Amino acid sequence: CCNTANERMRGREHFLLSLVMAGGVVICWLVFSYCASVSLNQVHRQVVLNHRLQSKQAQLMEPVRTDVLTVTPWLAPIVWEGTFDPQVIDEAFMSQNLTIATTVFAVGKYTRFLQDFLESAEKHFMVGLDVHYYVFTDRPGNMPDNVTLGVGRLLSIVRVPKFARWQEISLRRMELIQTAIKDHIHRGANYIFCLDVDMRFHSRVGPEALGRLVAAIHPWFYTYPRSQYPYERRTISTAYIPLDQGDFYYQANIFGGALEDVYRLTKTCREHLEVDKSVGVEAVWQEESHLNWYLLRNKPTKLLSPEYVWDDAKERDAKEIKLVRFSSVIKNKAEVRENL
Ligand SMILES: CC(=O)N[C@H]1[C@@H](OP(=O)(O)OP(=O)(O)OC[C@H]2O[C@@H](n3ccc(=O)[nH]c3=O)[C@H](O)[C@@H]2O)O[C@H](CO)[C@H](O)[C@@H]1O
Ligand SMILES: [Mn+2]
Repeated sequence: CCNTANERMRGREHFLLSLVMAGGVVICWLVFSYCASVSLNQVHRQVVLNHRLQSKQAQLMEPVRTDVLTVTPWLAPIVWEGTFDPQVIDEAFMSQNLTIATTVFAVGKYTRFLQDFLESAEKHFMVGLDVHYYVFTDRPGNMPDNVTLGVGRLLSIVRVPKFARWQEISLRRMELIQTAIKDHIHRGANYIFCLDVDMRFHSRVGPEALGRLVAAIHPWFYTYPRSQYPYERRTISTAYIPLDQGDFYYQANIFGGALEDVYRLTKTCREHLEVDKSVGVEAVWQEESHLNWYLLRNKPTKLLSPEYVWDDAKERDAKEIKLVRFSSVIKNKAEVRENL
């Protein structure tokens, strides 16, 4: 009698256990698919307009810019003045509740650039969207205290060590950004932009600049043949690019995109910088050389024209530049850098 009763009991236990396990699997699957759909929906949505918007009709036979390339051979748009309607772009992005993480390093004497950088960013950078600045610095006491941030805009300080050489301060950014994305930024942002601090905004840099992987074309080399781009040409470096390869020369002063894509970029560049270091090589333009290597293999999904990385040391008389949005300020390198 007891045997069969025992067996029945064990059978019921097995049944209950299987039920619990099956339930667990179903719950896990539901949670996973919910999270996956959320993370996919968070960014890269199609353009959806909620209101009737009076915008100019696009004319297929009347290209808006005939003087410059507005799309790459891999069909990524190149953003120039005239190629987008700011109202349509704003309308499409404002309702999505996006947060743009923005990293900027101000190490050593470079804290002096923060005031103008932040003040001009408040006027022109992603206005109307939530922006979370992450200021990486070794001198939190030197932060400007009179910059007023707009509604929805936050600033956090990330303490970093000061490396002895300016080259290292610059190139270590890849590692520090990668770590920061993993440790905290990924929780509170949809997109990230990584910017130099010795820069000033002059005009709109808005959601037209958002994309999965975004890079800007350097203002000094865009008329050059690729064999003359200042890529790393020594085969011993992981940033090596042969003379017959290359799309554009990108400037490292601004790059960005979705968190996942920028995480992968910074991780690869960091690893390559470490490999180079282990064999005693430093690429000709440090992390910029590695960025260019990465973007040759992993094509950006959106390119920013040199309007988005001008240089104050360069004349503004080029007729293709209808306006300068963001530019490097002229600095006394001997004075601000630790070594030269
Ligand atoms: C024209 C030119 O020379 N361009 C190169 C130079 O750009 P840049 O002259 O723009 O380099 P930079 O001196 O602005 O350094 C890059 C960024 O690193 C941070 N920083 C740097 C030094 C420092 O002491 N404290 C500090 O905070 C800061 O955010 C700065 O904006 O160097 C870069 C980084 O290697 C790239 O190779 C550029 O191609
Ligand atoms: Mn700079």
